[in-house]
Amino acid sequence: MTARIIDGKKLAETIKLNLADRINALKEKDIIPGLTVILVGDDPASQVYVRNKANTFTKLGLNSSVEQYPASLSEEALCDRIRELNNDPSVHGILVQLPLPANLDANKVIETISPEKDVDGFHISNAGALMTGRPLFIPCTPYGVMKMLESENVELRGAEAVVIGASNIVGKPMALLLQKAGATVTICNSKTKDLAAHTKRADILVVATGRPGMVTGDMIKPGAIVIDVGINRGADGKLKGDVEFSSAKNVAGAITPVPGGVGPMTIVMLLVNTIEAAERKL
Ligand SMILES: Nc1nc2c(c(=O)[nH]1)N[C@@H](CN(C=O)c1ccc(C(=O)N[C@@H](CCC(=O)O)C(=O)O)cc1)CN2
Repeated sequence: MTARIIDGKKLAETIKLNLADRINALKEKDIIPGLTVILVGDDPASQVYVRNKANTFTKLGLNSSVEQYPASLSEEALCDRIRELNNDPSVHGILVQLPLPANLDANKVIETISPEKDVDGFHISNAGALMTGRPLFIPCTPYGVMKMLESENVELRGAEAVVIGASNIVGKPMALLLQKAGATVTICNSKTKDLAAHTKRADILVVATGRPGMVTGDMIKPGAIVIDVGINRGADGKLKGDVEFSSAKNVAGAITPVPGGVGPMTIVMLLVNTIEAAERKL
């Protein structure tokens, strides 16, 4: 069996095209959705992601600005700046790129963002709203994965879904979304015993561990849908997922590539969330 490739780049382009009417409707009312991205420190990967986000917005005629600060920025100064942005009506979305330098408390910083502008969906009240089934903003990566599953017409009701990784930004919200859609969800973590026993049961397997190639073909149920959230840069400079693509593609029914899978979907769902934030101001 050779798996179908779930092309995130192509799907992201389709979603962007479909947003044109919503963007135009806002522009007719003199509203241009605006995002401010805050980047602290000089992590090279974060710089790429932030640039890609800003370019995506600019290409569609939306406003985006990137504020870059040195790693020495104090938490107080960062939170003060976020409070200013909370009060700026031209800014619909505020995003603090993660990871933050170790001297900054990411929870405290994120909780300074107004929940109505938290287009990442990471604020504790947005996380709580998602948990109770009434989300204001869905975190972009799991939201993008749900769109990929939808595009593949994957039946989630009654399906066995296994999520490896329990982070606040991917694993936990991913599990909640799958559960809401009717799947039976297992969340595995680095301490899970006999991981393969879980993964081999999965009709839908979402891997978000940050450990390159940790899921191999022999751990996958034949025909399963495999979603690889990992983006790891190898010593050779090439990007690798958390799934060993070469063996997994011979077993899975469908699989996301890295690059060109979940990554582009994360960025387009940020666009969706920011447009929604602007529409709520109508
Ligand atoms: N505030 C946030 N921080 C982080 C998030 C997030 O959603 N909000 N997610 C990740 C990083 N991330 C977005 O910020 C992200 C990572 C990767 C991609 C992407 O398109 N990757 C490309 C490859 C890009 C490359 O060449 O390096 C791909 O997979 O095809 C988009 C967004 C952590 N931080």
